[in-house]
Amino acid sequence: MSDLAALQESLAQSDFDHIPLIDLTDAHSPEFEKRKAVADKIRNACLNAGFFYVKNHSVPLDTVDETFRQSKEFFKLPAEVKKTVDITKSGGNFRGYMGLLTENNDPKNKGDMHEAFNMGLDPSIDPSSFEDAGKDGEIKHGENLWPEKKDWQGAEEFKKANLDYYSAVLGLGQSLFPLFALALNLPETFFDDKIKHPAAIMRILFYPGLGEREVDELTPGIGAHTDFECFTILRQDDVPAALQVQNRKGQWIDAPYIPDTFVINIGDQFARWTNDIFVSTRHRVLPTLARDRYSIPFFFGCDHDVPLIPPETCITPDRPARYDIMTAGAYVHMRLSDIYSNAEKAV
Ligand SMILES: O=C(O)CCC(=O)C(=O)O
Ligand SMILES: [Fe+2]
Repeated sequence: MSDLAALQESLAQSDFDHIPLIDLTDAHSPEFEKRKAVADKIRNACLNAGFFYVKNHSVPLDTVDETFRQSKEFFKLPAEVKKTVDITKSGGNFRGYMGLLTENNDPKNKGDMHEAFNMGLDPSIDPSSFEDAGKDGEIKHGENLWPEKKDWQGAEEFKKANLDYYSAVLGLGQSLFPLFALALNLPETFFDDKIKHPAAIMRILFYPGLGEREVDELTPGIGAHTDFECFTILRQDDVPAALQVQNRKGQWIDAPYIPDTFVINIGDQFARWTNDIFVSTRHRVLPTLARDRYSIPFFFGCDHDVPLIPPETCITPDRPARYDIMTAGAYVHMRLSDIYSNAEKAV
């Protein structure tokens, strides 16, 4: 058995009952031992809960606050303005607005009680990425759908806030890969050539507060699911009793708001790539009762043309490769096409 598989097995003996908080202060220390100490904590989190919080990250609080402010303005707009950027206008590239119940993360439910606006890497952030935009059947780089000033006075501020947030969190995501590499007993540079033009999707989400309305169990905030990309960098607001994570015993563990932190969770792409050494854990958002909730998940996949071949540290004779090799872009496209079929039906 590999070292990593053995460690995973021993960690699994005591199932997780909380989500660890990891301080990133030393993540880029000039001293290797300090970087490695952070990576060791990340390894334990990725092999067990699949979830961790980070504090002392690089993303300015002002950038986050401004995106939440703009998100509130956007979702307040009349439906006809939001429909000008409806996802059905994005040519199958998963960008734009999705109304209540158009997405359904758990097939046994009716739909998810949130609205969303999706965006990907914008040409203005990294023009060179668009030289190799990706193939049909892969998640592709392409134009975002932005509201226009003629429809909404605040359109430009909205775009600017989101792009600033996207750039800052893209940087945070890229800076985590050397730590993930160390966590997998690989050289720190292992992922460098695989995350040059990531087709990351950022979403702003709005969960309307239900107040006195009766809760329908079949329309949760977001149904139980795993994420698709390598990992998700999630910013929550302070609405209580929302995000929960399921441990192996099937218990739902709260992932409460912690000021100025991000929740990072491993997604299916990383689980597949690491031959299930990293675990992708189910989570859900309960219906929000007291008041409206806003959150910002950022789904960080690697470059679309990278084949998901497990590194040698994740394979042993008694744990051979479990999955067929697919490119990262084809894998995410396949998963997104499934989940967004509700939105397509709503055309
Ligand atoms: O809104 C949240 O807290 C979680 C969102 C989520 O799990 C997702 O968008 O995949
Ligand atoms: Fe999720």
